[in-house]
Amino acid sequence: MAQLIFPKDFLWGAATASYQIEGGAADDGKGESIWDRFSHIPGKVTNGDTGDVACDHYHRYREDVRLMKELGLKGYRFSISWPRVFPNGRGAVNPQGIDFYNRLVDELLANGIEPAVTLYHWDLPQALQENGGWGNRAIVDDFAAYAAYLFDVLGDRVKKWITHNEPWVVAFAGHFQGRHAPGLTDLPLAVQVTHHLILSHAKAVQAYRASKHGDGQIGITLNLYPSVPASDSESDRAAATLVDGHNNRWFLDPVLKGEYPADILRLYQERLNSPVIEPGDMECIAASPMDFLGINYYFQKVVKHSEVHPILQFEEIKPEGSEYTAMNWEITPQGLTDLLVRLDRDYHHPDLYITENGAAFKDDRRDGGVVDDQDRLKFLQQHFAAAHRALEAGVKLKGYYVWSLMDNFEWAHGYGKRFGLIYIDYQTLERTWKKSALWYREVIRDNGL
Ligand SMILES: CO[C@H](O)c1c[n+]2c([nH]1)[C@H](O)[C@@H](O)[C@H](O)[C@H]2CO
Repeated sequence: MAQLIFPKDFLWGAATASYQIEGGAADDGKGESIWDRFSHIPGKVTNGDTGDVACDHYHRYREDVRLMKELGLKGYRFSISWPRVFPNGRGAVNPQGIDFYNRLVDELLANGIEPAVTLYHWDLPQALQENGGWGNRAIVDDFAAYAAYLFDVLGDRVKKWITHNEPWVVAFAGHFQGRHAPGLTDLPLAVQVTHHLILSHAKAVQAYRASKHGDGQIGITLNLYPSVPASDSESDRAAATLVDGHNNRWFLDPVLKGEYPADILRLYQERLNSPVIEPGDMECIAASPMDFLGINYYFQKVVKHSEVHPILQFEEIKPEGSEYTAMNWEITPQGLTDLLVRLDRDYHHPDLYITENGAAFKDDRRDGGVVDDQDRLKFLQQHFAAAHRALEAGVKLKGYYVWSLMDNFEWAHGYGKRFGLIYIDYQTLERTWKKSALWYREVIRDNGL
């Protein structure tokens, strides 16, 4: 019998993303994405792995929806490959591309699973990157047109939309750190990209409200972290405030309050002359309130002052004595409770969804025909309990999408990092249940743990 019972209509789900699971990278008219290009550059991805085949979900989606049904999922969060629908990013639609997503949505609904669609999860059409990609303000209208098309075609059946997945990662991992596509290392550009992403989110929200199927819910997904000072020193506390601003408030404030946080805006504009904000931009952002905030939570950050960068004067540390996942991420379930309560308090009680939470572990043990991933089961148990503590504190948490439904292409780490509830053998593409999936099925059945 479950001890921790969740609200009656709590939405238990799992999440994936197009480039990480679909494969079919050049099938049926799909255009090239920046991740197709980036993953084929030698040295960018561990083992030279690419998303050419991935989990071959493009061809095996019916089998995967069957697995979701057996799991008892209430919802499934997935992303649409922009270049599969618009091979050149704009202009002609690829009929076989949109047909795939129509079939996927219909298969989910036929199995009683609510689709939640992420419009953008990092696989930009390469053709748009040739024009400067997210660094070129023209992308804002391209994204709004792409979104409006999908609202029109899928909006009669899809009632939960996420404009962007983790704009921080798109901007800083892709345009400053260089470890993600398009592999640029230009901090002022990265900050300008954040503005174009946030502005495009607002334009997409407005397009949704104007669409004939705009009666659902739309939000954004942010990767958020509690930012904890490594010591009580003034410099470490200042570093933690900077990380909270750079990682969290820079995105939360515009999409939930309609303005950038003054401290970070001043820092960026004085030191980077970025972003350029055109007249009307902030009014557009402020006039586009969303219905929910999606949160990707994996760990909290412990931060100390550092001169390692002249502007981003912080360094994350790895506390001794903690448990870590295969990504070397500290396991901090209480950080999830703290984050949810803070968001509820500081942003006026928004509807919240955990749109990603999960962990990579080695998954190298079997128990009969099942992968024995007790470490992932424990991780999820701890984080579900942490979410329950936030619910008891009055947070309007509406659902939880575990990352991920299946093992998949973990970006620059390739296939060596496994986050799935379902194990993928990349030689045979066979799907195998893990113990965490069997356990999750009971949590969903009992609506609690
Ligand atoms: C610090 O974790 C980030 O918030 C984060 C973790 N993750 C993500 N964002 C992405 O949204 C997924 O595509 C990744 O596969 C997943 C696992 O790495």
